[in-house]
Amino acid sequence: MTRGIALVRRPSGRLAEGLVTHIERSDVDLALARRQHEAYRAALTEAGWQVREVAPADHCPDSVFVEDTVVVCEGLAVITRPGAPQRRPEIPGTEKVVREAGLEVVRIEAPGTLDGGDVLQVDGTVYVGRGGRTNGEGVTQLRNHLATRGRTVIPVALREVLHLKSAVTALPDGTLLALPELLDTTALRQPVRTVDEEAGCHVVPLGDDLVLLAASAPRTAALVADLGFTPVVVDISEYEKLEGCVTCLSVLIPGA
Ligand SMILES: CN(C)C(=N)NCCC[C@H](N)C(=O)O
Repeated sequence: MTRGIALVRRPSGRLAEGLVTHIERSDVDLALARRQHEAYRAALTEAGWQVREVAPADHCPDSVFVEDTVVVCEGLAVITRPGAPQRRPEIPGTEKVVREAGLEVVRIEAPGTLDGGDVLQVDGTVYVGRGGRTNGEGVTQLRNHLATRGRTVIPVALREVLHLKSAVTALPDGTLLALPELLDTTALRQPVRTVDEEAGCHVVPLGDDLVLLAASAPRTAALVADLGFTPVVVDISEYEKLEGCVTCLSVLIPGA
């Protein structure tokens, strides 16, 4: 039994040159990052996902954060136009794989910008973060594309944080885990549980009661377990040094 496809992209040899915006730059251990990525892929496989790799892009330091290049919703792949121009060469590799997977492909076009990390899908609602990377035109284009799938798109203002999913994600029951100081929570329709560690608002529901989260969020792992879910914990320290989190390293395509 497979739950669907999990797109991933192995880290570039230039990973350490990845962008940092809201944190101080610190040294990235590439060998450790590669081992952590292997363990991340293994966690997805173990949870029942068929891992499919986008070809590595060594010239793109941030390409491991594959989530930012595509938004997938009910058989539709919206190829993004990342807000950071230096990340746009990541796009063709992702597009090739989603086409091969048989998804319908549409695009965010200039002057629109949209990063997949700014898009959080919860039931029929799609929240889109308005911070540094996604602009109003990008939100409008996404809204038009996802209207074909009956989705409602709601913009959410971000504060000092890179992406919407750096500040809020959803548990399998649709409740949200968030750090309220990082975003305008009045836009959110689902109940919000406040966490007390930044990595705690980054979770990926893997199906059934499984919830993927980072080793740097031990109190949230305990909360998740206390709520009756099963935490799947991975160490992604080298990606966190580049403002990455567990969501950014994959794109889950259920049923594919
Ligand atoms: C939810 N998040 C955080 C993401 N989807 N992406 C992280 C990208 C990090 C990269 N260094 C950058 O600055 O683009």
